[in-house]
Amino acid sequence: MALAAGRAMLMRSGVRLGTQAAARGGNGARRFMNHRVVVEPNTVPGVAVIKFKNPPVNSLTLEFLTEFVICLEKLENDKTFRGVVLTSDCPGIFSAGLDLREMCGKNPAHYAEYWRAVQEMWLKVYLSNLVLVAAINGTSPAGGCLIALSCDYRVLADNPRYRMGLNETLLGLVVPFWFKDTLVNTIGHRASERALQLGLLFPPAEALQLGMVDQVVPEDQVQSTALSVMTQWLAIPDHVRQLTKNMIRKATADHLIKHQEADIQNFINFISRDSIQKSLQVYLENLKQKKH
Ligand SMILES: CCCCCCCCCC/C=C/CC(=O)SCCNC(=O)CCNC(=O)[C@H](O)C(C)(C)COP(=O)(O)OP(=O)(O)OC[C@H]1O[C@@H](n2cnc3c(N)ncnc32)[C@H](O)[C@@H]1OP(=O)(O)O
Repeated sequence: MALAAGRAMLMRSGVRLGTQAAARGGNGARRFMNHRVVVEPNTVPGVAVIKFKNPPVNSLTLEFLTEFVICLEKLENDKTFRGVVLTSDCPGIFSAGLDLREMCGKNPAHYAEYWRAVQEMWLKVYLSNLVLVAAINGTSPAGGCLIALSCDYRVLADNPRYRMGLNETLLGLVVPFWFKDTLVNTIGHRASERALQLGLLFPPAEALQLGMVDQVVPEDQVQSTALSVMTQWLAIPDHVRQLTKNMIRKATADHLIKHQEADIQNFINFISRDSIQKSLQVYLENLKQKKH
């Protein structure tokens, strides 16, 4: 169902599924390639590595979200895969979060379509039957952080330039309740109150201390650590682990599912305000200015 919706979404946004290619890597493994998401089976049996490849900053465009959900769905339906490592192909950036241009200067129908894609991506990641380990090899603000927080385990590169957190208030945005729930479930209520209101982005040592990530390791060991953690998680039989995960996460996901349409409407009303549009434009302009 989600796959069909995703395909329809891709068609609407002009992305041709026929451009997906399958090739054989050096180790003979099959390697699926989309435009923006690359899926590589790994040397660890049953484990795939998804690399975000939406340069320059892996922002979560509608096309990216759609490809990502389709990739995850394919892996879930392929019983040879039990776990996935999520990482980035863009140096120094895991994901810059939601694509600001998707939320700027568009019409309500576009905002509705975009927000539904964000919701569907989160539900797919948060409730995945697969073991998901985030190998965070770069900065990950807002929506990028949400993806990592929705995985089962997080390994972050020990680079003081990398920052992680939900910085929505710094953009003049209110954090959606399900982003908030995901953070609270990870670092607790008090730490979330402070982090969310101040829009804090944490360097690795602080992210570790807060419990926002599970491990901080040298940059060149992020993926190998994620793969060895995966081995530990895969030692547990899938059905008991999946039932346990579902038991823990279901209430949080159900909260959004129950209010999904209202959440879309709230997003449209909020993002369409002149004041919010102005804030986003100024924020984008500032990103440009800092280059000069
Ligand atoms: C009560 C009512 C409730 C209603 C609820 C409403 C809810 C609304 C909430 C909406 C939620 C939003 C969550 C989000 O994810 S918002 C996005 C947050 N992301 C950021 O703040 C990151 C911004 N980017 C950066 O800080 C930096 O770009 C970087 C990631 C640190 C990388 O820095 P670097 O120096 O390497 O690169 P540049 O800054 O030069 O960027 C290169 C180009 O990429 C463009 N860019 C960057 N980030 C984004 C983005 N998120 N979306 C779109 N485009 C982005 C940047 O402008 C440069 O473009 P240019 O080359 O054309 O200038």
